[in-house]
Amino acid sequence: MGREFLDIFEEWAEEYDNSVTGQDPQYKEVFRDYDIILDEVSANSIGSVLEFGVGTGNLTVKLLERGHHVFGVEPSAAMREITSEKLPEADVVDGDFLHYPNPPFPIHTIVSTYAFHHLTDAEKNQAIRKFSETLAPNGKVVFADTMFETEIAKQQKIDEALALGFHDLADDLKREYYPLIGTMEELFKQNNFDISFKQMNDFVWLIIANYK
Ligand SMILES: C[S@@+](CC[C@H](N)C(=O)[O-])C[C@H]1O[C@@H](n2cnc3c(N)ncnc32)[C@H](O)[C@@H]1O
Repeated sequence: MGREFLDIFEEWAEEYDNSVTGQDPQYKEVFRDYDIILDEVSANSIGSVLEFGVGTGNLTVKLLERGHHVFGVEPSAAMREITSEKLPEADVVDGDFLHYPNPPFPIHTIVSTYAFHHLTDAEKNQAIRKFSETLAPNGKVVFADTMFETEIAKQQKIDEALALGFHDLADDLKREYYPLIGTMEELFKQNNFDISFKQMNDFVWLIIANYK
């Protein structure tokens, strides 16, 4: 499981980079400061990196530029194809948060942007447990994704989207498993991580979780 939204990405792949640069009005606020968000994730990464949901490779580029070894995992063939055209040197394989090949080197940081919400909260817990087994000692998880402080705040964003006629965005917020911050805190803590949060825009929060 966790791959139930793949068809969306097979179709979105060609246009994806236009969305992240703000050309799709429905997703403009979700991707506000996209570049800064990806910079922040890569600036907080240490050592060799395992990246999930690579998409079109925009975070991968930044990690490689900083000299990290990166092992990328991406379930969409269309997305992998775009990344391999952009970054022929990148090592990106088929897989997802729950099923992925053993990385070819020890992993010090696990990163992901705009992808963890494809898992249900129970699957997130399973994935986090697996991260703790995959990480080298003193490893960390650095994620950025949409999440909400309360159910009311989430419903407000759905209502705002509907009022603006942004039906794709409203459907997306209702369909996928955007978590509450308190749930993320609990899931990481119960798997032995110290966790901190930083708000990056109206939707996206940065998570830094250090394995104890
Ligand atoms: C919104 S895109 C984000 C791409 C890129 N990380 C970025 O920040 O631009 C979400 C990505 O997650 C991938 N994805 C979907 N389900 C996934 C899963 N269960 N495990 C890992 N990646 C998944 C999609 O194929 C897609 O490439």
